[in-house]
Amino acid sequence: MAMAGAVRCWRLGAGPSSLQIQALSLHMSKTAMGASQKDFESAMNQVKLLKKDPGNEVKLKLYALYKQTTEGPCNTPRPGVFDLINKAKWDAWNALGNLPKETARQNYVDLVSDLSSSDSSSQVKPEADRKQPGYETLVVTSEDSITKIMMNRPAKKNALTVQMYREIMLALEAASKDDSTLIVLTGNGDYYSSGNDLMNFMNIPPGEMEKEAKNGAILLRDFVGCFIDFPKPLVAVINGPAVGISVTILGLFDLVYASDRATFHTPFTHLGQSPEGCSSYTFPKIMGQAKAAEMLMFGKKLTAREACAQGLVTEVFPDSTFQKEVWTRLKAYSKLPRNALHISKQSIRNLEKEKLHAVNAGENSVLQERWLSDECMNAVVSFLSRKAKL
Ligand SMILES: CCCCC/C=C/C(=O)SCCNC(=O)CCNC(=O)[C@H](O)C(C)(C)COP(=O)(O)OP(=O)(O)OC[C@H]1O[C@@H](n2cnc3c(N)ncnc32)[C@H](O)[C@@H]1OP(=O)(O)O
Repeated sequence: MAMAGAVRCWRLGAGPSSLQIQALSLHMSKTAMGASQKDFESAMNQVKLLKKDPGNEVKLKLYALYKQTTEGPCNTPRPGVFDLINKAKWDAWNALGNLPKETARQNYVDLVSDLSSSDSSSQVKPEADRKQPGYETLVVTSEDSITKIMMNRPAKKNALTVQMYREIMLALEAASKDDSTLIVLTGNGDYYSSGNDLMNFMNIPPGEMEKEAKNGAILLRDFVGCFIDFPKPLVAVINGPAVGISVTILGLFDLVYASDRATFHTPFTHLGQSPEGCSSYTFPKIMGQAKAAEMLMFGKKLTAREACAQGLVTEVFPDSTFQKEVWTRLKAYSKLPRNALHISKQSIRNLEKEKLHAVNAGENSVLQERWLSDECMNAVVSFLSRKAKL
């Protein structure tokens, strides 16, 4: 809602200390003989420096007091019934009746002073302060109503260890309950993620293979289950190549933004494995049977633009401007009405939830067998002995 003169430019920068000093001086000025024209002008400038949007109700109040101070009681005709914004502004001004200009000026100055005080106590904290503690393989931050979960093993291309699967589940669980509107999953470094850490298959004593395969299937069921059940919009910010499970679960996200440097690779057959992340169901639905088969069975690696053309990716951005463009977009989306967004997400997902859980269970029991196969073991040994890479 734009209100000329009274409320503009909430995001113009000002150091917290100058805000505090000005708020304090405004508070002091209101005590003695009433607000002067100078106080009023200073308050108008102060409004432009507020970092936090005070909301439409307060903006209307400010607008009304501003008009009353500068023009006196409202004496213009009421805007038409469909001119909603101007009607709301007119109503707010008209509600002040015959309030004297001096009182309106004082009230305006007082209101801005209160807003400035609460604004300066909610200044943006530095990145280090926003980082949520307790994660070793992730960096989790919350800002602008967005919780960002960043996989943080760049030297290993963000390969997913058992600890990382568990931490992602914990971070999702926490994010489902925090006050964020959107949740983002992304990767640190040049890769989004190289998929399952193949070291997860190592150091298993000979007699423990079946038990470990079963544990792996339970972990995978729970991990994918978190994405199926997640109640808020999930956004994947694909900063680089993505492999294996980091690709398959994309079918469970609501938005997938990719750098043009990203690739999408699901080499399950080469690894003696089979699809997971509900991709055996979501991929044919998203891209059609033939394209899904080429990816999931024959391991065709897609470029970001190909993945976008096939509907797996929402939009591709040039790598040089990727972060800036994506985060600008997400910050705008995060201001949408939160409850409406969450209810829409849940309505869409609820239609499929039961089916997705059944697919997840089916895929995992097939994989549990696959992990015990010679084909799978040979592929892992080849990679770890550096005979094979994707
Ligand atoms: C329990 C749940 C199971 C869920 C089922 C999931 C299935 C999948 O996700 S299948 C996909 C598995 N992933 C792979 O097969 C990828 C294997 N990695 C590679 O082929 C390559 O590393 C690469 C193409 C991803 C990158 O190649 P390059 O740019 O040449 O970089 P490096 O190979 O030198 O990698 C640097 C460093 O990172 C280690 N690493 C990378 N990916 C993995 C991985 N997935 N698992 C284990 N380690 C990985 C790599 O070994 C290097 O380590 P150092 O040699 O110690 O530097």
